[in-house]
Amino acid sequence: MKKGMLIVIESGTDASGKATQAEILSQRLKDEKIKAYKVEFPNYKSDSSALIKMYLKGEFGENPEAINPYAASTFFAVDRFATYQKELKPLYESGGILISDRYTTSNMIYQSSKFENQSEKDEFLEWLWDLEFNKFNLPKPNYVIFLDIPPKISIELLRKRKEKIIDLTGKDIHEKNIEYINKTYENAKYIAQKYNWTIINCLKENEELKSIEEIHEEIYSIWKQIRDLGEI
Ligand SMILES: Nc1ncnc2c1ncn2[C@@H]1O[C@H](COP(=O)(O)OP(=O)(O)O)[C@@H](O)[C@H]1O
Ligand SMILES: Cc1cn([C@H]2C[C@H](O)[C@@H](COP(=O)(O)OP(=O)(O)O)O2)c(=O)[nH]c1=O
Repeated sequence: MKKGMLIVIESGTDASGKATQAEILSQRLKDEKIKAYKVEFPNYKSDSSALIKMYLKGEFGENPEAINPYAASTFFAVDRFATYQKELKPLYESGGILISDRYTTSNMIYQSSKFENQSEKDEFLEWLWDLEFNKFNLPKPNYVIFLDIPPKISIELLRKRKEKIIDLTGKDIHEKNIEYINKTYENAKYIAQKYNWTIINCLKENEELKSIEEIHEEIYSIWKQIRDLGEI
């Protein structure tokens, strides 16, 4: 049987519409009788996210940049490994299409942004790739769709959204550090280009946010191109 496909919805800012878009796309594909499944990382519902919660709640320190990116990455990588083994493997191996809200690509963005030095950043990115895709043998994304939303807009969306970690009051350590948010967004644009991701500019010409439907139609047109390549 043909292996599945992994399409990642990614961005360099929190509260950028990833969950919304992953849900609408997977639902539309299901309506078309395609075996599509929405998945999300971190997998907060699983015990495998315990160390991620400790990290995001600030138990290792409030400043994300002071927390070792190699260590922090492993928290997220192990959560992915456990979730893949326990929940996703049968779907993927039987030809399903996983639509993933974040993935290894988030470690690439958020953890590599902690490096100032370019060669240290590149060394980290190579290490991470090897850890998650070779050593842990997680599936590599076939396509990464990058939602480009600048922080000044995503911060507004974040205000409206409920926090995802149920016992956290207020924001997580990534969300409350403006310096880290801006730096990570710039790093995300660099990573998106370096790895040739498909970038969706979520702002109109007048700098207002496009509607959920407009962004969905752009994502769906990318899906149609993928489908027409005949890989599925
Ligand atoms: N294009 C958009 N325009 C207006 N509101 C949006 C848009 N996309 C998402 N939202 C809203 O912003 C909030 C964050 O969206 P969500 O999909 O949860 O983001 P993420 O998964 O990136 O954290 C939600 O309340 C959602 O309804
Ligand atoms: C999945 C993942 C997330 N992260 C970061 C991105 C977010 O700042 C934070 C929490 O993820 P998440 O709850 O998905 O953020 P949001 O929905 O607000 O966009 O963890 C990593 O650093 N590495 C990873 O592998």
